[in-house]
Amino acid sequence: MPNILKRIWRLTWLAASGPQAWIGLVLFGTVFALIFVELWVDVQMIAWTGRFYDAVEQMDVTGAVHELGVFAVIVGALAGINLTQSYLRDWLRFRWRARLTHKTLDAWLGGQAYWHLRPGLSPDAIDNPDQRVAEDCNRYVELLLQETLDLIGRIVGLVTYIAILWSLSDFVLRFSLLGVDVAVPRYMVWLAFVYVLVASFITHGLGYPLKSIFFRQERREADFRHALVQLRDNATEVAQSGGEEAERRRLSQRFEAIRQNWFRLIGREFILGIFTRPYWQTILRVPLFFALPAYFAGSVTFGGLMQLSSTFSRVTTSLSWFIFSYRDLAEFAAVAHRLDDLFRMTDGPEPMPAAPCAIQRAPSGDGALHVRGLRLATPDGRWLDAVPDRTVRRGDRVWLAGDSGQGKTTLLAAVSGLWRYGEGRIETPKGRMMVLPQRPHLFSDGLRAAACYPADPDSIADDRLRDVLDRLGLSHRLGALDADGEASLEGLSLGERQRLALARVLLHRPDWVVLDEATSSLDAASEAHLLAILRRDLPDAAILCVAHREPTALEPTHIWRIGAASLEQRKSA
Ligand SMILES: Nc1ncnc2c1ncn2[C@@H]1O[C@H](COP(=O)(O)OP(=O)(O)OP(=O)(O)O)[C@@H](O)[C@H]1O
Repeated sequence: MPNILKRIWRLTWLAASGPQAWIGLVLFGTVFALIFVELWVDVQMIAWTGRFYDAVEQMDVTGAVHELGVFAVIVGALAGINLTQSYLRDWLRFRWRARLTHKTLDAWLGGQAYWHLRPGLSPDAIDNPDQRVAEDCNRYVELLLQETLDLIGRIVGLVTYIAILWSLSDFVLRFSLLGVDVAVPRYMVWLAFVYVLVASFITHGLGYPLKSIFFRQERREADFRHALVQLRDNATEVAQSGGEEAERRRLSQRFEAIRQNWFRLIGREFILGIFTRPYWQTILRVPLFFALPAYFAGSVTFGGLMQLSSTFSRVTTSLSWFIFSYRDLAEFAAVAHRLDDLFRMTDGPEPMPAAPCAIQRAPSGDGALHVRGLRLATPDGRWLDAVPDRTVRRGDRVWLAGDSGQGKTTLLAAVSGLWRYGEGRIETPKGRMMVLPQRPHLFSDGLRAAACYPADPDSIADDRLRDVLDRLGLSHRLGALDADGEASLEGLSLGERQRLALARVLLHRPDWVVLDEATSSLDAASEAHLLAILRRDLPDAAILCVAHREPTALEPTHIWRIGAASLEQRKSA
């Protein structure tokens, strides 16, 4: 329990703090104040109940008609308060959701947690982070406001209603138990507490597994959505390999997991409902029966009986908040757990326990990249062959060679600061580094954004962009430069994607260019042409090129061969 409260406190602080936090607090304060106004109007309704039924009992037509007018005013006021409260509450909900979402994005993107927390790279790998950012933030704030405002309203209401019930039930219940005469003064008040206490215990006993079932349900729903996104991302490969059946199997398996947990969920809700539904039905009627002895004894009038009954219902409804909110509270706890986990794990992702994490990093003193005594390991603790020592200076063009699986990509990840498993020393120079992978990913914001990535497309002059794309052999796509979204990228071949990625290098002119088989899909003549452009346009940049064939057009100044048969060769001084 204290853990859940700590989680809720941390997340709520994140959502409610920050610049212009006062707007959120004013909104919360107003909604809070409206709870009191609503309560005051409701108390008028209780008083009205007594007056109206007394008028009915006394056949006082004028009095009853007058009370009907009062009733209309009270109901109108309640509707106005409710409407204002719900508008302000929704406004506040979005404010806090926005703040929590931005904080979640900061945690996810900052420190490159989105890279480190992938399955296989950290024991803390997070399942479906996209759902946590998009949905959990929304649901958390929704449930937070719903439950806290409800709870506050109930507590304030409870105090008021108990006071009224106390003053109304100033009569004694007398009965005989095992020959002993028992007298319970103000028995309606005590009865309300006993009634709800017993019901709360039963509710918790029946509903406690709900939190973990909700947790599992959210994960499985997200897994299913993720599988559908994967199908969309790999549509061509699936279609060409006739993978529809395999996809259906994969999707059906994930859906089956949803189904199984869903039935666990509704089964548990059913069991809980067996108790809470009848309880909800009786809570409004039973008070009348409890108060009947007092009525028959002549201690209260008919109006007083109705007043007593409606106050008792209000007290027990307020006290029963826990029972009626059990399902939502269980969901709230599950969402808070998931979101808080994300913050905890992104705050310094744990390394894999079996893998050594002894790579020392330091800024280079002479503007060159130095790799000394480096030996990389996989996350499961397998050592790769030692990497030969190497210094790479600005203007160097290095062919990084080695057999498949020897660790070239891993070395580049270590050099760029991502890979942490291994030992040795890497001194990295200042300056901008750009890494181009074999399959450049293009986001769906369109051709212009893809070419300018990661810069803002508006920051790059149109003429310059067109000139670069033209020189890289993409002039035939220039017509789609400003077309919307994914359509402008549709049908780009892998070779064209690689050209587009090279355009990013020419536009950004980094000091360090790393090409990880980034031209492997081009024919030899095109590859030579593009590498020559790169070499001429960026004469001062250091270029590290991973390729299985020697990139002769780059005129490498060094070969850095890694793997078992590593043999460092110096081609030219
Ligand atoms: N996340 C990971 N978990 C486990 N093993 C990994 C992981 N990443 C890389 N490896 C292993 O590390 C070794 C080096 O992989 P790497 O991708 O660096 O090789 P490479 O030389 O770039 O290969 P290729 O030329 O085929 O691209 C491989 O045996 C690979 O299976």
